[in-house]
Amino acid sequence: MAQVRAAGLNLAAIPFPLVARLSFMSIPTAVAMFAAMSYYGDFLKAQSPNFYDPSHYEEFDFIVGYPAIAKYFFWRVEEMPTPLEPIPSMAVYLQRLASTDYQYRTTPQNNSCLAMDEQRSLWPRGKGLGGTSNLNFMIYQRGNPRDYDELADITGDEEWRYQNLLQFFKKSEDYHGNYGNDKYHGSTGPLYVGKLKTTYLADKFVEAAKELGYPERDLNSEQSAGFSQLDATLKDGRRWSTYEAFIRPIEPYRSNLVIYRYATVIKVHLDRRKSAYGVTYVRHGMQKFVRARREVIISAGAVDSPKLLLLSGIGPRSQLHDLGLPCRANLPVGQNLQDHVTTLVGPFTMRAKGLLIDRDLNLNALNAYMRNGEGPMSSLAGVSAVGFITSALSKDPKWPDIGYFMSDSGVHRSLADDFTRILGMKEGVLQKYYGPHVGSDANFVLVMLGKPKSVGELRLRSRSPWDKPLIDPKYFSHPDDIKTMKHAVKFIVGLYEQTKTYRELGAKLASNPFPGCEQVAFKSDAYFECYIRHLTMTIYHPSGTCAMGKRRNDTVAVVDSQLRVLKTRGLRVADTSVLRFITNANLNAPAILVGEKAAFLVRRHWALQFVVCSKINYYLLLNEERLCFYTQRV
Ligand SMILES: Cc1cc2nc3c(=O)[nH]c(=O)nc-3n(C[C@H](O)[C@H](O)[C@H](O)COP(=O)(O)OP(=O)(O)OC[C@H]3O[C@@H](n4cnc5c(N)ncnc54)[C@H](O)[C@@H]3O)c2cc1C
Repeated sequence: MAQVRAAGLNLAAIPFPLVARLSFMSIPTAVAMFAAMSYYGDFLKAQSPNFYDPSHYEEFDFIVGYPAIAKYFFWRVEEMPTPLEPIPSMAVYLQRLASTDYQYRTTPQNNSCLAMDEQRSLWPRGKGLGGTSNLNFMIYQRGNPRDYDELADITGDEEWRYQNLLQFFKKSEDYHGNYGNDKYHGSTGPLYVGKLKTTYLADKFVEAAKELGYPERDLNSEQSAGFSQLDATLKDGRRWSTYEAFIRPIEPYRSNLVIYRYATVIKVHLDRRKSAYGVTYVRHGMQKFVRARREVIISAGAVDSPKLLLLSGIGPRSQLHDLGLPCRANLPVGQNLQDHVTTLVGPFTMRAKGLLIDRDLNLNALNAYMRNGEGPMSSLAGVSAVGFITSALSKDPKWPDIGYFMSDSGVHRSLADDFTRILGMKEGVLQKYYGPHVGSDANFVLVMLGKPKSVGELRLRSRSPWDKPLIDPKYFSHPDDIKTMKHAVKFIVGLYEQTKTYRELGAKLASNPFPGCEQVAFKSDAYFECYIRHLTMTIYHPSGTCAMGKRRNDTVAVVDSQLRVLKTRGLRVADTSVLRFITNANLNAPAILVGEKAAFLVRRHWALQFVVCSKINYYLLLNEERLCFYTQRV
């Protein structure tokens, strides 16, 4: 680069369309190429006579669906991360690609998602080791302490109280974020949490909120109403996925860890005592069985974990019978689906330089990223600040129920097309709405309903493991949700149009009405409701589909507080599906917390068993270790 500059070339003048745009066009091709290489590499590795012998099976102590629980494991997952995934600005381009995204869609929504194609919401879920952390936006938020205290209250298990979980948040963390405080943050864990190296207008957002009485604070300590700059799972401008943090460093050295890539589990097997003894999976076209000596731990996420339980005969009896599946355990699997419904408010145009891709993504940007992991390419789609406020409908004034994520990425030329693609919108809607503002510096704010009261459901579409499930989040089915969202949207418009900080920058919400809401008085209550019901989005946080609860007399519970699937043995679930109440924030940190907690529970259980068993074995059973393991299931 230095030579290029010396040769008199102005890198900043070489514009986006010429360099980055070309490569963006070919992102799907590049991703598909990496995916194919990785697939065939793994296919060749799998070749052995045993692989083609249907009667051959392997045996492991634990069969696990996903990371964090790093001990003796067999594994699944589809693809290897591609080299593009670590680059933050690539995040939006990883959705809707067959090799990185499961590409789920909800059923058509009632009176919401009106601007979306068929009134459906797209639900991307990440493939590959690292799962959805391979394509998420890397925002690190733990949620509110009361989100976890609720779990302790409902299960009667004090271990789920935030104060007792804090050690697990800290254990996973290597914190280098905006607000160091040893009481809340760890520095020796594998998960790097850092701050953004390049921000544009994040400080203005925090400053304006202060004018309205909202302090700047570390929202990852004792979350209460306030605003802050972003902490992110990002190291030197590189995505720090759960694979990067928890698996990659140990994979080559753990002789007791076996990872099978490209293996899709299609059934968990229960014996006559309803004890899980293995799984069937499909890998490179071969259907194989693998036996678990101790436990099967499912960690396929809030969509696929319930799907797998249902396919295995664990779920609502009538639903399973309708599909001709025998019911082995009648449990409300898939019934407590919760998601953070969201809308995107903006553009708030202003006279302040934010990130404008057409202008700022040039060879200089590439240079800055390659050298120091900074600049526009390290940006999380411009998201750089976050805030939480409490509405009048919240259970507790110290328990915010609305979240904001501010992006200072302005209206670039392809914005409407990009959003139309990743959100699955009707063609022309965003083109019409954003069209007059193309080329403007602006902010957008994702407004999130942090504690939604609407509850949806997930069901099997058919008995085939290859069919996508029916997902119905039932957005705004509870009347409080739309009221809270309207309040949330009006607050943020006020923040931009009434605070001194933003008035000085001439900030103003786009003055053309959202297509479909032209008939309603602009900025009236009815207008904002219309806006929200049209631009209804997910912020991609499905949860609660295998809800945690009491072992008895609990009509919502699927797992207990030890994450054990009720009415079965030797089977746990460990992912966001166990969160009975959605946490008031993004779900990556809570997912990792569940993983850490599950690892602790598994270790504690088997350490105790091991001591007791080894004594019994030694003195009574002539060292028949297996007998002991088989009889001591969780
Ligand atoms: C576009 C997007 C942006 C997001 N942004 C953020 C953000 O900025 N911050 C944040 O905190 N959260 C964010 N999230 C949410 C967050 O990343 C997820 O909630 C979290 O990663 C979920 O973790 P999980 O372990 O529950 O599931 P997943 O990460 O989805 O893991 C499930 C794993 O199981 C595998 N699997 C599925 N089915 C099977 C099967 N049958 N057999 C074997 N394996 C299977 C999958 O391949 C995957 O590897 C975002 C999500 C999306 C989609």
